[in-house]
Amino acid sequence: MSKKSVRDVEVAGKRVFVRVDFNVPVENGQITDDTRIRETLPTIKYLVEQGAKVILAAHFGRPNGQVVEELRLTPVAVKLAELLGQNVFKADQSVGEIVKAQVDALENGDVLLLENVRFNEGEEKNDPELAKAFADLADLFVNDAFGAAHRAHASTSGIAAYIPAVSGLLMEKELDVLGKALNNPERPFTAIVGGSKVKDKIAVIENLLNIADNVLIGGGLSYTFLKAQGYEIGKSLLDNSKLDLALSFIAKAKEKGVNFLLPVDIVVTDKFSADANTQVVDIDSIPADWEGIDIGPKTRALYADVIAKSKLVVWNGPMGVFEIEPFSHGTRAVAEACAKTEGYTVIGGGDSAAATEKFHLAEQMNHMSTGGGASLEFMEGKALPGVVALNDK
Ligand SMILES: Nc1ncnc2c1ncn2[C@@H]1O[C@H](COP(=O)(O)OP(=O)(O)O)[C@@H](O)[C@H]1O
Ligand SMILES: O=C(OP(=O)(O)O)[C@H](O)COP(=O)(O)O
Repeated sequence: MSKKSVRDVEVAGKRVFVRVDFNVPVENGQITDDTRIRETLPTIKYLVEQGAKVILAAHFGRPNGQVVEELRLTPVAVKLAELLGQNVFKADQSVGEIVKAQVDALENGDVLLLENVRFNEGEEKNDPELAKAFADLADLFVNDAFGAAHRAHASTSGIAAYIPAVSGLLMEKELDVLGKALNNPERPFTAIVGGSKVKDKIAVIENLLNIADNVLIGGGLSYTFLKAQGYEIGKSLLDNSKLDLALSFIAKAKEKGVNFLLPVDIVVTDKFSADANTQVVDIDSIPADWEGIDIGPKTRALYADVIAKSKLVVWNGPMGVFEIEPFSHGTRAVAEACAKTEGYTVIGGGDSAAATEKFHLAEQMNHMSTGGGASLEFMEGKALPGVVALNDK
């Protein structure tokens, strides 16, 4: 069922509690990637232009209900003010009398950023009292935090029990793009799954077999599938508990007529560093003491060809250890093929997005999702608590 959007309600003069995902990477106090902040600007600007009083709430890291000085949102407030081109007030807490007074002092069109909501013990527990305290600050709840929509927390879900709750423009865009991709896909639809989180991604692959025409497997995931088929995989990443499941997926793909591709050759290494010895081997010749670290050139060409012929490509998880240059060629080849294809490309997952940025190809993708875990859970077909909580249209 579709959810009400911020465009469907009156916001002028209202106090609007906007949950955003400002969980950005920071090194030495500097924000190294401000994508998540930039992506919320349309919602914030819309509310400012409509004359709402904008109260922004966000989490940052995992402080576990304690105040952690390094996890304050102060650098985010500075960056947001710069990107927004207007003053951003910053609160040192996210609930309480001082915050109430700061909210009362807001004029129409003002923006106030609350402190890290996870400094409160009740946030991750979805404590109703905390949710009510957030709700008491505002007349309307707008959830624009797609990246945290898979969390049932006080500021993402609980608050919606007390005041009208609608989606923000980024949330709407993410759900629209990912929803279209999965519910009514343009074909051929190719899903590419890589990375190292075998347990997390196995469930996604199962759902993808129901909807995709081609499923391309790469990265650390591949070896559990190769081992299940009887290949020796040396010291490569393996989840022994998923061998039967991996085999059942190969059988399911055959039954459903899905083109399920695994690497045919791989780059192996004798150690996990840039100065390691490497060689390219076919999958039936992986040396016992070596580790598979990237897809090989034949696989790159095979995958690039499938991607070139696709109308829709959804990619989640790198093809190899792209952080180390000699092992980055497979991930680069897939990113380049996605950049080149005329099909619609959706990149989800923190590391695939980081790789795409690193290769300077992000601009050439159609949609870079702000959600890692959230886009995965969405693709698994799971309901996202931060969305479920919103009012129906
Ligand atoms: N063959 C491999 N062996 C070990 N690790 C791998 C391999 N291929 C990719 N990786 C690692 O997987 C990590 C990303 O995995 P994951 O978190 O599942 O992806 P994402 O964040 O895109 O969802 C990267 O840090 C990458 O180095
Ligand atoms: O960065 C996030 O998740 P992601 O790395 O899966 O995209 C979100 O902000 C959620 O954070 P959390 O995983 O600490 O709940």
